[in-house]
Amino acid sequence: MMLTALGLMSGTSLDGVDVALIETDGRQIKAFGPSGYRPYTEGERSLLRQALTEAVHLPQRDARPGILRHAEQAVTIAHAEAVASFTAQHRISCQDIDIVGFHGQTVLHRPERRLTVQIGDAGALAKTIHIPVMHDFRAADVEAGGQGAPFVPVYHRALAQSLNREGPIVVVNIGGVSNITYIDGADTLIACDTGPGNALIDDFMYRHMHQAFDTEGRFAAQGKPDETWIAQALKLPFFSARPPKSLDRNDFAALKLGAVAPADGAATLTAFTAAAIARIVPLLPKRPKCWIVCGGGASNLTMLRMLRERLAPATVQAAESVGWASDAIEAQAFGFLAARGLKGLPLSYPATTGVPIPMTGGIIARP
Ligand SMILES: Nc1ncnc2c1ncn2[C@@H]1O[C@H](COP(=O)(O)OP(=O)(O)OP(=O)(O)O)[C@@H](O)[C@H]1O
Ligand SMILES: CC(=O)N[C@H]1[C@@H]2OC[C@@H](O2)[C@@H](O)[C@@H]1O[C@H](C)C(=O)O
Repeated sequence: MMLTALGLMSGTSLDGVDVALIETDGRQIKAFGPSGYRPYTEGERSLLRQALTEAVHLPQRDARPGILRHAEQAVTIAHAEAVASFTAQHRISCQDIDIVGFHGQTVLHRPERRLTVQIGDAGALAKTIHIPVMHDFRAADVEAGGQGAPFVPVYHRALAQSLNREGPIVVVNIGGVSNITYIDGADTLIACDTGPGNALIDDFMYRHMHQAFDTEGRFAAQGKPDETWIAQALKLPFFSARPPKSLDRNDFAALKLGAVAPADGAATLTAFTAAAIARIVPLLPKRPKCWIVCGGGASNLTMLRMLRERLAPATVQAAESVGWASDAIEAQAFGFLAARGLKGLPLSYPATTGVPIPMTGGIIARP
């Protein structure tokens, strides 16, 4: 049975809420609906940054001490507003949507402690929008000993099937953190986080240039990457570890560049993200033939150039150029995952999160 699912994603970049409608049976994509975006205000973003700092001390998944309670309310309200303006704009009634896939905002990811925390009150959201809401996608996986991330690989596979290309294909998502899905035919699905995405660049731009990000990578294009610094940073054990593996947004926040010209700093961090993605190649079964880049990093032209240099002779294409809506993919994925969760289909596998057996997941909150 086909379902109309609405996916809601608030990623590690802390930029805002992505919304996307998808028609799917959880296996195939029947049709893409419209997508939308509700940016966080400066105040909300700063609240989320504080929540990330405080979340480091969280003992368990459902604890919400201090600022985390306020941050959770803000996340829930922002998502309710995102749904209200999306449905109003596209004249969609709540009865037309079978299920909402609500990722929430990750504030802490420590799979080695069997802990991953996404804030957002699904019960309150379901009551406000009058639609059943699936949430807590990562919890069962982490409890079973999995990495709890990445979760988009099953959706990347469904997208890649529509391309009818010879593999291996890698879909790389460059959000706050970067993650890849390696697809080779119908059966081989391997995935992991590869290292930083835009988070280090964004934090650097915020500190040095008072800008949220490096638009199209224009600032990094003026600088020169410090290859010695990059080679040193790539010696961290995470990069030589085999997949599956995952990261917390702030796992590399302690890496310091030293006194560099701002443009060189931006160039070095952009090249570091590209080099960390390329570092996965020797850890994959075969050399990928083509790479498709999605997420906000696909709009960074310097990043795309650096990826092409490091991944040649494989081809590197932005997702838009193969007809995918790059910025909507993660929201679509959580709509797709909600449909899979409703049907009891696996969301994660031993080769995507390291979970012992394929696992379904997600919990439903009803209006
Ligand atoms: N025009 C642009 N030029 C350069 N970078 C951009 C542009 N637009 C967005 N970005 C980058 O993409 C980031 C947002 O990416 P995205 O929306 O994929 O993140 P996310 O949803 O938080 O991701 P994830 O959950 O995968 O970590 C921004 O913070 C910025 O660094
Ligand atoms: C714990 C968590 O929220 N991880 C995010 C983060 O952002 C990118 C990368 O790290 C990925 O592993 C994951 O998000 C995507 C949506 C995923 O689960 O596939």
